[in-house]
Amino acid sequence: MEKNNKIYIAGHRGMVGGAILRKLKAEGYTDVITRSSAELDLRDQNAVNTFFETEKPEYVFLAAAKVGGIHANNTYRAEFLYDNLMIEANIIHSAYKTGVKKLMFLGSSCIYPKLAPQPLREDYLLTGPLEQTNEPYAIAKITGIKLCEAYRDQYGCNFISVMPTNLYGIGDNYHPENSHVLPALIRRFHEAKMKGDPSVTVWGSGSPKREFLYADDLANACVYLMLNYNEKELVNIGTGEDLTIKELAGIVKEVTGFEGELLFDASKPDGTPRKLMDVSKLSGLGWKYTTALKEGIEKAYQDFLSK
Ligand SMILES: NC(=O)C1=CN([C@@H]2O[C@H](COP(=O)(O)OP(=O)(O)OC[C@H]3O[C@@H](n4cnc5c(N)ncnc54)[C@H](OP(=O)(O)O)[C@@H]3O)[C@@H](O)[C@H]2O)C=CC1
Ligand SMILES: C[C@H]1O[C@H](OP(=O)(O)OP(=O)(O)OC[C@H]2O[C@@H](n3cnc4c(=O)[nH]c(N)nc43)[C@H](O)[C@@H]2O)[C@@H](O)[C@@H](O)C1=O
Repeated sequence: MEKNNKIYIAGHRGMVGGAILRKLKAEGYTDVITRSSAELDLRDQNAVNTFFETEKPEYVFLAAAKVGGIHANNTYRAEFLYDNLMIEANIIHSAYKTGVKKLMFLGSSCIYPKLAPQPLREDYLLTGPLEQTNEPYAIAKITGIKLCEAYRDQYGCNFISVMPTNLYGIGDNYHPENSHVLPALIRRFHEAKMKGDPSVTVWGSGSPKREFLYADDLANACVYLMLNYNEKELVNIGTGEDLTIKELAGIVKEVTGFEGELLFDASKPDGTPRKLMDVSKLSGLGWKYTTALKEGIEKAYQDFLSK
């Protein structure tokens, strides 16, 4: 990928696509093209075909998707399956047809079996049943991986798949119900502090463990792998370190300055008990994250306050 190549970021208005755009601009890439969903609905096969035939991007970051936390995944099951299947099938097929030199597909750590051994190695894919709350999303993401593999096997396309762990950062979705845990807690603790509430309620038991990566670090990894990785096998992107949701809530409490009590709502789902990424492949390729969790949460809180 040269500085003057034509690069398409699908999903540039999102947290991840936005971070990839910042990284490419900072690195001096001069021909990055983008479309909002209002300009180009990636579920529309004809529109996607026409876009690729007209623009002929040489490199593609596929960071557009229907995304959300445990509640959104579990509630909007049809959209999480349909939208994600359509988006990735349309882009990957058009990329093949128009001779894209390289494409990166972004999956998610939820593609691994719910009770897979920890840490999650790339070869645990399709070795057991999925977590029920996000099965539709996971099935769509697994299909994206298989599309990349199949177009590589049959047509020699250099399409690679990366599996990010749970992400957070600038431009996150702070919706009270549909967001992921970190932006949800930032909002809830902040609002409780402002209102002087005596307590904040965290969903589930607090015992599930999660790993969190700052979105700008993920973007650095994506650009690094776009430049340095050309194999069929997927690559995990994470920190290799996790903590309980209760511990996470303690950090958010400290960063936001909320001084009340923590309560847990056991009627809300816990989801997968643990999903810690095995990042040895990524480390072997020469990449490591830089933003410590507390530092990243401080930056994310400033982002939330700036809205
Ligand atoms: N956030 C996380 O914790 C994780 C995210 N990922 C993956 O990273 C990628 C990006 O996620 P993230 O940035 O958090 O998500 P966001 O929700 O922040 O952004 C998603 C983007 O996708 C675009 N999009 C959605 N539907 C369509 C559509 N029908 N047509 C065109 N564009 C569409 C949206 O465009 P617009 O704004 O123009 O509507 C939006 O900018 C996804 O593939 C996700 O699965 C993986 C692991 C964890
Ligand atoms: C990235 C990933 O994101 C989702 O999976 P998830 O890891 O379960 O993500 P989550 O961030 O929503 O929850 C993590 C944990 O945190 C607990 N939790 C506490 N309080 C809140 C809360 O207020 N909101 C949310 N959302 N969760 C909360 C919650 O009960 C759970 O135990 C899938 O979309 C999946 O498809 C996917 O890819």
